[in-house]
Amino acid sequence: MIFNKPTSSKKGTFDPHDRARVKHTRYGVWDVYEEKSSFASAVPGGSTFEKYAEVVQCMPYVWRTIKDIFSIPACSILLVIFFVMELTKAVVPALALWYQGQLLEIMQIAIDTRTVDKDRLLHICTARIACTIASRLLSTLNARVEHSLLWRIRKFYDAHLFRARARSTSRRSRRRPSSASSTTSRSRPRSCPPVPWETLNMIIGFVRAGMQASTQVFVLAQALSTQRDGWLLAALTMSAKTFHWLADTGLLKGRAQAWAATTTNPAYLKIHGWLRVMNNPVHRKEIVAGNLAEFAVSEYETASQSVGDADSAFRQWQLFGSVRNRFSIWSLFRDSLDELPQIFFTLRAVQYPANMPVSLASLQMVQETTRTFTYNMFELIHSTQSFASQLEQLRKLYEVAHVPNKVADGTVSFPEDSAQVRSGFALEFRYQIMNVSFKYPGAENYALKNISFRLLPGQLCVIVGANGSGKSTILKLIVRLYDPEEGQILLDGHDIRTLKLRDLRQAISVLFQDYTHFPLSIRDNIAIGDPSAADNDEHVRRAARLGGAEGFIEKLPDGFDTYLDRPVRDLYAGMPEGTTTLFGRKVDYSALRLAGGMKPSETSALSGGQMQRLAVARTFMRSVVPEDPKVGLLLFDEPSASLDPVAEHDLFNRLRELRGNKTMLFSSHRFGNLTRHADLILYMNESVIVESGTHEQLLKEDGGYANIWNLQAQAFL
Ligand SMILES: Nc1ncnc2c1ncn2[C@@H]1O[C@H](COP(=O)(O)OP(=O)(O)OP(=O)(O)O)[C@@H](O)[C@H]1O
Repeated sequence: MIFNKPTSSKKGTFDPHDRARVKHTRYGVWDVYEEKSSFASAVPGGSTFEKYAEVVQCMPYVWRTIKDIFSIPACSILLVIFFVMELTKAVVPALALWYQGQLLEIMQIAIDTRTVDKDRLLHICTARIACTIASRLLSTLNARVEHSLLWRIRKFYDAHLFRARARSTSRRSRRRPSSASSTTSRSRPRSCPPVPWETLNMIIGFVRAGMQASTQVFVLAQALSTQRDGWLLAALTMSAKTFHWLADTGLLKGRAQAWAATTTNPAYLKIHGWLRVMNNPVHRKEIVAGNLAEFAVSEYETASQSVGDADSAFRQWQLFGSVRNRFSIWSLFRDSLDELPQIFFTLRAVQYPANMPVSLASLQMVQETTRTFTYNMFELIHSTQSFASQLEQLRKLYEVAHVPNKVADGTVSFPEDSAQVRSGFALEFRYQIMNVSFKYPGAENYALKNISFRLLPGQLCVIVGANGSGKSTILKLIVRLYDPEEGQILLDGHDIRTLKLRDLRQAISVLFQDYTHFPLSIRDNIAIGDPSAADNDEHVRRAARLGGAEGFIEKLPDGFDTYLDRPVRDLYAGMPEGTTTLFGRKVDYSALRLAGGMKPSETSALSGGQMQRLAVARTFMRSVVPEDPKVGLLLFDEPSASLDPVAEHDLFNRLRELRGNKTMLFSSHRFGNLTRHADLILYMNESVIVESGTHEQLLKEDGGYANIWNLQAQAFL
């Protein structure tokens, strides 16, 4: 039962198991966990103050952003221009208002005396038009300045994130923020402005709004100073607007602060599983070849029927939540309050029929100005609230550079000399003090239990065993993707935790079973095996040859320049290729494509075995090239799983020939002749080493290894 789990009282955490703070409700197939209103949110205006407190906490990041932006070439001057123009823009509405007041005064005089001061009218109209033109010009100019600022800032922060992610081993830092141009956990399109700019622009917006409001108040005060009851009218109009705002935003109400929803309904999960299958082209091949269409439809329909309209209960709850938040006692008054200024004005007109307390012109102006003024003020308050989440994104952007790597760096340089590399390293999973045991983070079971073995320099070790027995995990621990919970791993007598990570990983070459290919050219995909020789074309070709990849690469139209997955898609006009326009013209981009020499966007189709040869070539790039003195330990996890028997045989022979004296460790199911040459075979089962020794010794033992060896041998009898 989930509620029996320990609860977290850490500030700022949302723990669904904490019954005191979290309310659990079931809506259809969904379990919803709502945070009960905190004291701050229960007190009117409390949640607003809570937000302001968050804003204050994040202020150092704003200061850092300003300093960073000022350090970008040309940004300081552009920013100053932008700021000055924004402030100038803020004064324009007050000027326009002042001229509007003058115009209304002329109208009032014209009604009262039937005369018009034509020169004054012309002057005011010209000034009013000038205000509009100035406002437009300022907006256009500022849009240009903003554009220049934007791309500089985007470039700076994209580079910041790229560096942070490249250095980090944590998946968390790679996930968030999604890009400098857009933080937040879910990725926003690159077209969104960068978060630092959004934040700075927001602050400039506050200054502008403050300036705009104060100049408007000044002009209004001038206009009202001569009007009896003018201030009263302004206050009434403003209070009506304030009520509107309070009713709509619920600023004074307590609200639920956070909620989370989850579902474990099997039918609902199945529906979404099948929806994903149909939406993802990866599955198409198996759906078609397996003749699964009808089965898929029937599974989907059965699951849909079983769920019924249970899903909609959650949507209703969400909808109701937003409606509920909008309803308040203030909303009952708001519409009638709108009429208050007119009612007041009419009553005063009846009271003083000969002497209107406020001129008609002023009435219009006061109402208009108060409306825009209150609107601006509320916008300002609103944006200070979203400012808190904006600052939160900014904080994440800076924190991403400081997400600590789980594996702590060591201090000892390694190896001491290149002779050590040439002769290979000794490797030991400590077996005298405490053997090595390891659980993956969050896992309950051990992936490795009580492991100990010792490899002398230059020896070949092959790890064999059933799926999930822990073979790959041994390799992962050697390159310190994880650290063992118990025991020590020694490389040439050093605990690998004491070695500088950079040196350790430089001294070891590893080919993982679940290797990936980068969305770069084939040349780059091989070259990154040894960045120091990446420009050496001959070196890259030799690695490709040794990996058995050169032959098929040269047959590709673009050879080594082929992109396995083009990272940039071609762009075409909105109309899809093959459609016919209204005037009967067929949309065909092939001519354009040829004219521009564009290459097709699609991924180059390589077979699984060819992909594996590329991965092996990458390993050869840094490890087995004979004169390369950097690597002294070679790790291979199932390097031949996708290779044909001839390629596998060639690969194993080449590896044995080229490794020289280097220490080599293989994990393999299809070990062929490899184990015959091994100095040590480890046979694993269920996270432990069950048998260890040479091929002959293990055959004599007639245990698990002998059994699988015989099974493999029988297949060829
Ligand atoms: N990232 C991970 N998180 C949690 N558990 C994992 C992770 N990777 C592997 N495991 C678990 O650790 C155990 C050992 O896995 P490992 O990949 O080392 O097995 P293996 O012997 O290499 O298997 P195979 O022969 O199928 O490649 C398995 O039970 C597996 O489920």
